Amino acid sequence: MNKFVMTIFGASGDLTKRKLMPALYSLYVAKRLPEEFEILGVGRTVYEDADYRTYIYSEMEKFVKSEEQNKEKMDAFVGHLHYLAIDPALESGYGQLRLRIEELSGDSRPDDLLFYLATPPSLYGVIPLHLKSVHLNEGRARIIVEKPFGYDLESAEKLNRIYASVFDEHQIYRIDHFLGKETAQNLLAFRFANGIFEPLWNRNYIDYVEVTAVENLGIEQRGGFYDTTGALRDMVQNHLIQLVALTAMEPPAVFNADNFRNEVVKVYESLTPLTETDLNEHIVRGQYTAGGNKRGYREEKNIAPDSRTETYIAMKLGISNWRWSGVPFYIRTGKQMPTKVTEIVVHFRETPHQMFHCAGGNCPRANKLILRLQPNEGIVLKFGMKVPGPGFEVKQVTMDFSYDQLGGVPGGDAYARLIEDCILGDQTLFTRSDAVEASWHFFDPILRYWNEHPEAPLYGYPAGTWGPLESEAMMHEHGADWTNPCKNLTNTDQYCEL
Ligand SMILES: NC(=O)C1=CN([C@@H]2O[C@H](COP(=O)(O)OP(=O)(O)OC[C@H]3O[C@@H](n4cnc5c(N)ncnc54)[C@H](OP(=O)(O)O)[C@@H]3O)[C@@H](O)[C@H]2O)C=CC1
Ligand SMILES: O=C1O[C@H](COP(=O)(O)O)[C@@H](O)[C@H](O)[C@H]1O
Repeated sequence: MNKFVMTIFGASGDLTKRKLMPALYSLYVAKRLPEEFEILGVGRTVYEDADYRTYIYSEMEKFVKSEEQNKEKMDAFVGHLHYLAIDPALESGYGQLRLRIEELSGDSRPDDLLFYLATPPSLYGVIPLHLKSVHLNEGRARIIVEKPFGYDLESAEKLNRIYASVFDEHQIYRIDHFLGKETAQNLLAFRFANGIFEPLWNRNYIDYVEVTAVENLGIEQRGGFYDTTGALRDMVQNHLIQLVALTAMEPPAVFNADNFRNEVVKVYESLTPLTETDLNEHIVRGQYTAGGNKRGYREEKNIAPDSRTETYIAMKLGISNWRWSGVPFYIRTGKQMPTKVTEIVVHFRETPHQMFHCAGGNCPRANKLILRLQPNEGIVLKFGMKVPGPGFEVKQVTMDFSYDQLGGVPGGDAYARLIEDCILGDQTLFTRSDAVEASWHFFDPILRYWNEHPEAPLYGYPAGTWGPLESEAMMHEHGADWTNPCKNLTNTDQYCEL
């Protein structure tokens, strides 16, 4: 028989209930899972199969979009769920795991297997070794491993060595769910399927680039994880730098997994190494304090009362290559900001000479292109136009494409896209081992610097604000300000809580 069996480690956790199960359900409804499949949850929490199904069903009622909920289909979907209570850190349970997988696959040599590691990162190294000990790494087995992949450069290299000793690279899927977002992929189409922007996409026409991924939530129930992780490892080393790569990469001659990932690695390898001045002046870290009715980070559950973990980071980085030399990329991420938004803003150079009057004294000398990944996914171009009437007064206007015009973001959730790609064996949107290491190579000095300089500033910012003022000062050096995402699109009041 040899059915497809997907095993989720960390099946009682936050990611599983909020993202993985809704994604798998949507694939199931769309008939995009293999015809014969079973899903096995693994964790230390004790559930009988029936209890686990009831638990996941009730979580799906919260996390599956209401218009996609269908009792009959949800019942049928949870009927494919099973659960095995073992501690995934201990090899002793893996004999049992193998037997359970054999039973679910209907074959004593199960072969069509997918393992998803949705556990704390401390388990990413041991689980593959234990899988190998019971030969579950063989045949068509694939493994998806969550981020952060490694805690620093050394641990990422070590993890890569472990994975290489258990799996071939084509079996390893290091997931970064930002790459599964429709609008992140659309950035590639926008750049490389259109002739008009690419000739301008370089240091001759672009002044600077901003990448913002901020959230209006705190750390919720993830204190234990977050306090040992922080924003640099949680968001910057993976998600933000991927967005930089999509913005900065060269077009591959042929679009396939290896060519695309080669270009990503080239961007990482071109990141200008950080100097002492950069570490001191071009990186701003912050931690949210109480603000509005929100508690401060140090008051959150499972957070050390004297924690110095950053919940905000802004930094300036450069790319030393022919296309980008001298163009600063400003990136920032933070928890408990005024809104949740992910966007890339490309600032073109100013016109060399201003000859018109400006409406309201505000001269729109430079064009801006805003690529909004979420929410209100879309693309906005800002440019100057003459105000109707006498004289020549110019005002900045927007040309606006929103996915709403197409009935919403097509293709559904990022996790669904990526899980399906993995099932189909397409690694394009997954991070390759060399990319992980190249990225860590760039960011590792920051971690070392913070470690060696405990006195390095960590600025407080009240929850619900845009982060430390020092990050504004960093932009002022370039004569710029951070773009306020709440003012970028026309229908802003839908999501900005200012
Ligand atoms: N949550 C999210 O939104 C996102 C999470 N991720 C990544 O996914 C991974 C999982 O995240 P999340 O679900 O939030 O994590 P959780 O903290 O919810 O942990 C998942 C499960 O792992 C098990 N676990 C926890 N500690 C241990 C331990 N010491 N030994 C063995 N098992 C343990 C627990 O299950 P049990 O006690 O039953 O064994 C827990 O339910 C993380 O690496 C995170 O970076 C990535 C993107 C988003
Ligand atoms: O990976 C993570 O991403 C989420 C933000 O993802 P989004 O798709 O909701 O924008 C972040 O909240 C979390 O801390 C981090 O682990």
